[in-house]
Amino acid sequence: MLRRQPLARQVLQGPERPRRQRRLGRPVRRLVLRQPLHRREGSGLLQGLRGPGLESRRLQPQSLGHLQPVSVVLSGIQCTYRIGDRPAVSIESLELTAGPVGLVGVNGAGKSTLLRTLAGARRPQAGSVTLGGEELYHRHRRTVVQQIGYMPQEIQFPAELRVTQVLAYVCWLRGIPSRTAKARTAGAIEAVGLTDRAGQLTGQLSGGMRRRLALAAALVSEPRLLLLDEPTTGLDPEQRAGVRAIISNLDQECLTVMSSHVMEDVASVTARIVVLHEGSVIYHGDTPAFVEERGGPGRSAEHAFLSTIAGS
Ligand SMILES: Nc1ncnc2c1ncn2[C@@H]1O[C@H](COP(=O)(O)OP(=O)(O)OP(=O)(O)O)[C@@H](O)[C@H]1O
Repeated sequence: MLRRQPLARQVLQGPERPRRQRRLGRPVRRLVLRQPLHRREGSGLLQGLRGPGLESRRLQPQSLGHLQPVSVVLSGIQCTYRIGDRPAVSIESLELTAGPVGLVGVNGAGKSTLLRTLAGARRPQAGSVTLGGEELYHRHRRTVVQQIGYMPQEIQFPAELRVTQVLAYVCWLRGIPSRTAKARTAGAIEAVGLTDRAGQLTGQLSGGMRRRLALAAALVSEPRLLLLDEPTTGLDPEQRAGVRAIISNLDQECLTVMSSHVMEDVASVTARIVVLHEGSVIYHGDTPAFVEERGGPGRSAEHAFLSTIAGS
C-alpha cells in the first residue's frame, strides 16, 4: 500500500517511478539558476529569446539545425463528446506545415477540441492524425507525443510547487537529462519573463503569470509542434505583445498552432490562418491574403473573420 506523501513530493517522486528515473528527478528540487541563459550554450529553440520585455532577438537558423520542418496531416477526423451529438470537430482533410498558424472561430467552434486532438490528448472517434508522417494515435506513440508542446486553455499547477520545479518536472516527464534540463528551464523562464519569479510558489502567481508559466512548460521541451490554446487571454497589453514576440521569433521549422479570439494577435504573428466554424474548416490560407481579400476597406483582420463567418 502507498504511504501518503505531500503533493509536491508525489508529483516529483511518483511512487511507481523506477529507481533510475528517481535519480534523474532528485537534482530538480535543488535546481539553482546560476548563469543567465544568454551566456549558456545549447539552449536550442529558446536560444536568443528574451522575455516579454520585448527585447526578443530573432533566432538564428543554425540553432535548430538538428530539426526538420514538420507537418501535420488530419484525415477524416470526427471528434464527438457524446454518442448521438453532432461532432465538435469534423475535418475531411487538413495539412498544416511548419511555421505559425492561427486557429480562429467563435465560442464553441471546436478550437480547443481540435488542439486537444492534435496534442494527442483526445483520440478522435474516426480518422487519423499524423505528425511528420507518424500516426499520432498509434499504440507506440511516445516518440511522436514527445515532439509536441501543448499549452491548454485551462491551466492548473500544484500550488506548492515553485516555478522552476514545475518546469523541471516537465523536463523529467519528457526524458530531458537533468544537465540539459537546467538550461532549458532557465531559458523557458527567461523567455516568458518570469526570471524574477523563478523561485516563487505557483499558488502565489497571478493568473497572467500562470499562463506565462504554462507557455514556458509548452516551450521547454523544444517541440516541433507547439499548440497554444488562447495564449494571450488574461495578459496585459505588454505581456500580449511579449507572447506575440515569442511566437514570431520561434524558428520557422516549428509548426505553431495558436488559437485566439483576438484577431489582431493572430494576424500579427501567423503566416497562415484556419477558420473553424461549427467544427468544420471554412477557410485555410495565407493570413495576409485573408485580411487583404476579406478585410473590407480598412483591411481589418476582425472584419475578415466576421465576414467569413457570416458567409458560411
Ligand atoms: N467536455 C465536453 N463535453 C461535452 N461537450 C463538450 C465538451 N467540451 C466541449 N464540448 C462541446 O464541443 C464543442 C466545441 O467546444 P470547444 O471547447 O472545442 O470550442 P472552442 O472553439 O474552443 O470554444 P471557446 O472559444 O469558447 O473556448 C462545443 O459545442 C462544446 O459545447
